[in-house]
Amino acid sequence: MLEARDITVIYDRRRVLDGAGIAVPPGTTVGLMGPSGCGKSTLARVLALLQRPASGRVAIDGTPVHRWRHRAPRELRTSVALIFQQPRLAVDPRLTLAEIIAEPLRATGRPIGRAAELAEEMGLTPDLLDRRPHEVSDGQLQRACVARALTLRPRYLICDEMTTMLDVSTQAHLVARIEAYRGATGAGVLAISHDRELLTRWCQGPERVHTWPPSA
Ligand SMILES: Nc1ncnc2c1ncn2[C@@H]1O[C@H](COP(=O)(O)OP(=O)(O)OP(=O)(O)O)[C@@H](O)[C@H]1O
Repeated sequence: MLEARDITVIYDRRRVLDGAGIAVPPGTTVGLMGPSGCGKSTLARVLALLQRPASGRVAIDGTPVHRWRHRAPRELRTSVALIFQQPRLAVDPRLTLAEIIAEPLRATGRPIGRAAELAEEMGLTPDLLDRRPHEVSDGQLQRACVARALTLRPRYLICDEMTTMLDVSTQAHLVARIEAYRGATGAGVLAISHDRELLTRWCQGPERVHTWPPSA
């Protein structure tokens, strides 16, 4: 279970999250929706260990998190992957798509063969893999980001508005790919979106879609 409890985050003395929590069981897709600015992305970053909350607890499969960012143990850091809304802000523009996908494998000293397999599964042809971000579409770049997120076989995936601004067929392909990964590995998925219909379909029913904050 990926779990956050009583999370408080303060920006410039403004309390953006105040006692927030969510639980993502393994093998399940949980949806999270809420108005713009309510702190969904902030919660996503806390869960992905990219941002330390002012207070609160995060636990990954029962292991409590005490340190965030580069100070968090690698085993915990790599067990949660975050896919961002805007792929162009999430990649190094100097790298080719092939290099972007292989980045986590190189950084952790693992063989990069898995990157090519994932690229193929994401429908990225070899000519696309040789291009840099400015030479591909948003949808193609987001496919590369999804492949990159899966390289280290995370136990939890957080998709933060992953398909916003993409066409319907790219959206369906990315969601299907994430769901196939979940089915094959038993990973837990947190899907964040403004689109209730998308989340209801993705989570296979409205009961797993949380509206946050609960009073909204
Ligand atoms: N690093 C930061 N410093 C200061 N304020 C921030 C920072 N990051 C986010 N905020 C503010 O915190 C609030 C919550 O932002 P966040 O991106 O978490 O919301 P969100 O629910 O994901 O919004 P959206 O649905 O529009 O993406 C917003 O008012 C935002 O301006």
